[in-house]
Amino acid sequence: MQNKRQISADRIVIKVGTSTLIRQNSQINLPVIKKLAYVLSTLKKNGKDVVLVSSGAIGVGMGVLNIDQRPIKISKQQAVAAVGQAELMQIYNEAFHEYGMSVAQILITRDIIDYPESHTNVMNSFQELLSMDNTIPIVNENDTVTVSELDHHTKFGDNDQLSAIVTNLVDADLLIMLSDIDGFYSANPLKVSDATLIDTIKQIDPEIIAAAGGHGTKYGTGGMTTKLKAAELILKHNQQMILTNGKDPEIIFNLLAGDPIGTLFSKNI
Ligand SMILES: Nc1ncnc2c1ncn2[C@@H]1O[C@H](COP(=O)(O)OP(=O)(O)O)[C@@H](O)[C@H]1O
Ligand SMILES: N[C@@H](CCC(=O)OP(=O)(O)O)C(=O)O
Repeated sequence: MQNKRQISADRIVIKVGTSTLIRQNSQINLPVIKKLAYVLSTLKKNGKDVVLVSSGAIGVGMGVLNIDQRPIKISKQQAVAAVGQAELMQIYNEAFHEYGMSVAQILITRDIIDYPESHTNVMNSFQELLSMDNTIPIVNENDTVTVSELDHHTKFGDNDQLSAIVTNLVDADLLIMLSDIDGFYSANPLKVSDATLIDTIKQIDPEIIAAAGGHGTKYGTGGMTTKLKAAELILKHNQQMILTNGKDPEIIFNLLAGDPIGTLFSKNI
């Protein structure tokens, strides 16, 4: 049995990817969402500050509109995301209400860090929301305005880096990234059968970058490349990130208790 990790986190950002929220048959994974609501509500009631960064707008929108393949055209993706986001928040709203929590929708773009006024406004909103007892902020990228062709030099659809930006912004201690895989492996396990799980990563060096392959399901977008970019941001700010499987969100309790699950990205190991 491996040693326990030293995890001390009062303010936590949890990022959940589309591949965790949507099943392969395009159905929303309601049990996961309900469990997520239970776990995050419990943490909040126990005095933790909690922010959820949730993908899934496009995935949920595809289900609502009965579309089987993610559209190629950006404007179509934006339209699907706009439909899905409303549905997704309704589902979260119901799930969190079961535990006496309200949800707050925050739609932002990654370039808020480049615009001091936007940066301050977003930070102020977060501080107010985090000071409320029964409210969980749920963040997604503002898919309607985030297009690379626009003046904003961002690329459409990457909540991995967005979640790291949010973690920096609210000065959280820990980012928990929930995906469809147990952690970061020596190679993409979908392609390399004997790939091994890496327990801890102190820095994102070329060897680690070379181990990152593409995305897993038809719903996932960034794969490990964007998760490593997120980890780089986290390490730069001396914060910690754990990448793990989101199929049972109760794993978050174990992570916070220091159980060596998934991959921990931290300078101080
Ligand atoms: N080195 C690696 N370790 C683990 N997973 C990897 C690696 N390289 C590529 N992957 C792929 O990344 C996928 C997760 O990313 P993605 O599909 O974007 O999910 P999410 O929706 O959670 O963001 C995994 O299913 C896996 O196939
Ligand atoms: N903002 C978009 C995309 C997001 C995205 O980064 O997806 P994922 O790789 O599943 O975390 C959505 O909600 O569908």
